[in-house]
Amino acid sequence: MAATIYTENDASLEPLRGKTCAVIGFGSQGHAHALNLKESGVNVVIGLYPASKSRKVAEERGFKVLDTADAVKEADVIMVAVPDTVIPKVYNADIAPNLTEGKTLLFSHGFAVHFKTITPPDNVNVIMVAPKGPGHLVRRQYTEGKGVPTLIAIYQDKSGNAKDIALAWAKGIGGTRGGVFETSFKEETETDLFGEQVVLCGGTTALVKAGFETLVEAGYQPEMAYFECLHELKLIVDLMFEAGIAGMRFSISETAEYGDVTVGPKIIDDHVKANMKAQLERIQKGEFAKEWMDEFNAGQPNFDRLRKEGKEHPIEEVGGRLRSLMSWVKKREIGGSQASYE
Ligand SMILES: NC(=O)C1=CN([C@@H]2O[C@H](COP(=O)(O)OP(=O)(O)OC[C@H]3O[C@@H](n4cnc5c(N)ncnc54)[C@H](OP(=O)(O)O)[C@@H]3O)[C@@H](O)[C@H]2O)C=CC1
Ligand SMILES: CC(=O)[C@](C)(O)C(=O)O
Repeated sequence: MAATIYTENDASLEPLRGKTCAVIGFGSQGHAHALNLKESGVNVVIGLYPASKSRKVAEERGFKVLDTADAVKEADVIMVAVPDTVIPKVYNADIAPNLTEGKTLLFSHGFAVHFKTITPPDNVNVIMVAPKGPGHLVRRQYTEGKGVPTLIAIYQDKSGNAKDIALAWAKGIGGTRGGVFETSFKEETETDLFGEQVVLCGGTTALVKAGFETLVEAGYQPEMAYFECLHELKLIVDLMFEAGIAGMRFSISETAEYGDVTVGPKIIDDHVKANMKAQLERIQKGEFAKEWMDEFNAGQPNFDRLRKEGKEHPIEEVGGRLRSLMSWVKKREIGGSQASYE
């Protein structure tokens, strides 16, 4: 049976009227939810730790910024928008002690609740409002009158209207413009981790870099490799975004389409599919979550090394140089403490 899609007329901001909504963290997701809700007429305060680099940014955007514990005390709905690895520390120190009956705890990813790095009390609502997109685009699309499709999930409904609160928040961030789907913390967490590791970020960047390296190692100009393997990828994906795979294939040449349908399955073959299934199992068993929390708690030495190697990949130099020539490439909006991307 097709999932129910909630759109603008299926949700009301009423459950948030007269309420105080605290967004803990002002980064990629936090800044987007806070700004969008505020512009939707919702009363939003920001919770941050005293030394946070995000304080200044949030205050410059017109928000009342409180220490996290004070924001939780003041709020009716509390969005936890700090990194998943930091949630246990922030939750135990600043959130849990101030979570009184009747409040609502809101997440934009189910990692902490699903893998039980925190255990919410049974006297509050626990819900999820998870846009299926990066925070900066959740913000950008809202400002353009559009909205990123958004998932909602109800882990605990103490008040009896937890779903209405989730739908109101989704409406406030523009999610009902793109369509809101109800899921579970388990389904959102496992599919999101799978998607970002195997298809979207991990899989795609590995494919792009492998293609770039293959062309450059064969003696082609790096600029050609960049345009072919990265820049044009957006244009192809835009077509799929707008009209599906068939729609994209309608637009490309028959030569390209023949190459697509004959060569694609040889690149992403059964061996790759088996790797995908193995990674999904690791996620489902909690092995990835344990690895990530252990890495973070050890000071993230491997993560930092791999991040550095990624930034030093030749595709980044070529891409930065070429993007600077393209006036229409948007500078990423500064959200929270995040540094400029270019
Ligand atoms: N990035 C995305 O697009 C998406 C993220 N999510 C989820 O959203 C949540 C937040 O992730 P994301 O927005 O990427 O995080 P970011 O890293 O972009 O931002 C984290 C924010 O939390 C603040 N922060 C860090 N430590 C504390 C603390 N101890 N107390 C209060 N604030 C703190 C940071 O401040 P400072 O920088 O000053 O330290 C920063 O403002 C996660 O659960 C993530 O899985 C879900 C969907 C997409
Ligand atoms: C944007 C998004 O939803 C991701 C890729 O899953 C994330 O940043 O966590």
